[in-house]
Amino acid sequence: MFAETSAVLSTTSTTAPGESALEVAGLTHRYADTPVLQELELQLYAGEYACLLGDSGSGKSTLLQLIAGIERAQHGQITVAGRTVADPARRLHVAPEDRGLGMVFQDQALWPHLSVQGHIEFPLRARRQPIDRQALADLLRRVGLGGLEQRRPGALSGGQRQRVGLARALAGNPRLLLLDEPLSAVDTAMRSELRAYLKRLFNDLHFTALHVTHDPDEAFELGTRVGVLERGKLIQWGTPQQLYRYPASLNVARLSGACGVAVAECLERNGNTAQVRWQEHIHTIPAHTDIRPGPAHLLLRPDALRPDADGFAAQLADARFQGDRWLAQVRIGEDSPLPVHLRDTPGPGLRLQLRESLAWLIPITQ
Ligand SMILES: Nc1ncnc2c1ncn2[C@@H]1O[C@H](COP(=O)(O)OP(=O)(O)OP(=O)(O)O)[C@@H](O)[C@H]1O
Repeated sequence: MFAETSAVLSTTSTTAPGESALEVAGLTHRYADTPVLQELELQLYAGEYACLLGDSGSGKSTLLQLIAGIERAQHGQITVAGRTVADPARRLHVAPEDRGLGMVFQDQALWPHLSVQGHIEFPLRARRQPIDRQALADLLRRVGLGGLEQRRPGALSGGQRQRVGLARALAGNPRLLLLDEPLSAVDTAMRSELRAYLKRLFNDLHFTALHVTHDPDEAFELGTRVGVLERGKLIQWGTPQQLYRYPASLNVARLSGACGVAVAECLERNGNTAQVRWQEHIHTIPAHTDIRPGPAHLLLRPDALRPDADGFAAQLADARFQGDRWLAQVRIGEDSPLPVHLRDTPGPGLRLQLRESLAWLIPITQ
């Protein structure tokens, strides 16, 4: 698989898997008096597909433009494949075309007069790199554009145009591929088809990517690493499993999957766990480092509660059959409904036990 990769993308040197592909340190940015990014720190290794999740206006596009060099950095450093490309303290700003990056945009930014072939040759011609027609034909075939080489954008579907943008960005063999909401301008059916393409292409070619999106499903389906940006601050950056198991905030918990929230009383913290009172019992629960004695949010994924005849009394609020199990919503005491996976058809009254090691305690924040 990897030998095939180098045949397809052989025009510039790539970063070896596991080496640092991107480092962003202390990046702070403002437009006039408005802070957009605050002290951003992130690191991406070669061979990773990172997805950065954030609401509209959280600063996602600004970050990509700073990495690409389209926007000039004001504070902090950006290093791509071991080479610092932006460091305003040293007046260093490497031009966008010299950063070895590929970019895919929401609106594709295709040229109406250029054919598909013309588009994918463009970055190579611009950098005076040799054109390996066999490798480009292979790339077009991989993105499902084989046979459409002479078509112009006006004669392509939305999904095909998006794939031209992707092939153009990959043809230059970038050290890092930046994707700015690449699937948001296409309809739902096309979006899931393109997601599958991206996933297959990444598994085949092992490129390194930073993909920004506001769609949690997209981020958690594609990302080998996921970040959550809130109002210019990176709240968490980790594997999907880390975000699911140890979310840093309520928002991250909800973005990363079904999650119930209960209020518990932290009595004492001991290293990575805390003694917690919930439903008149004392539990030992894995806890966030900012946890202090007092009220706290107890986060419960659907597997954190299990049926047990000696457990708490719970009332069934709702249940949905999921093929091999039920996803029920239950009420325990005063807490809002909590999700629970159940194997058997649930009745109205249930008894459930807390699986302490699968719960997670975070501070209550405004
Ligand atoms: N060139 C600019 N001049 C002034 N303000 C800007 C400029 N570009 C972006 N902004 C502002 O900076 C903030 C962050 O914008 P940015 O486009 O980075 O967010 P985003 O997360 O990509 O949002 P979206 O998902 O809507 O594209 C917004 O409040 C936006 O209005």
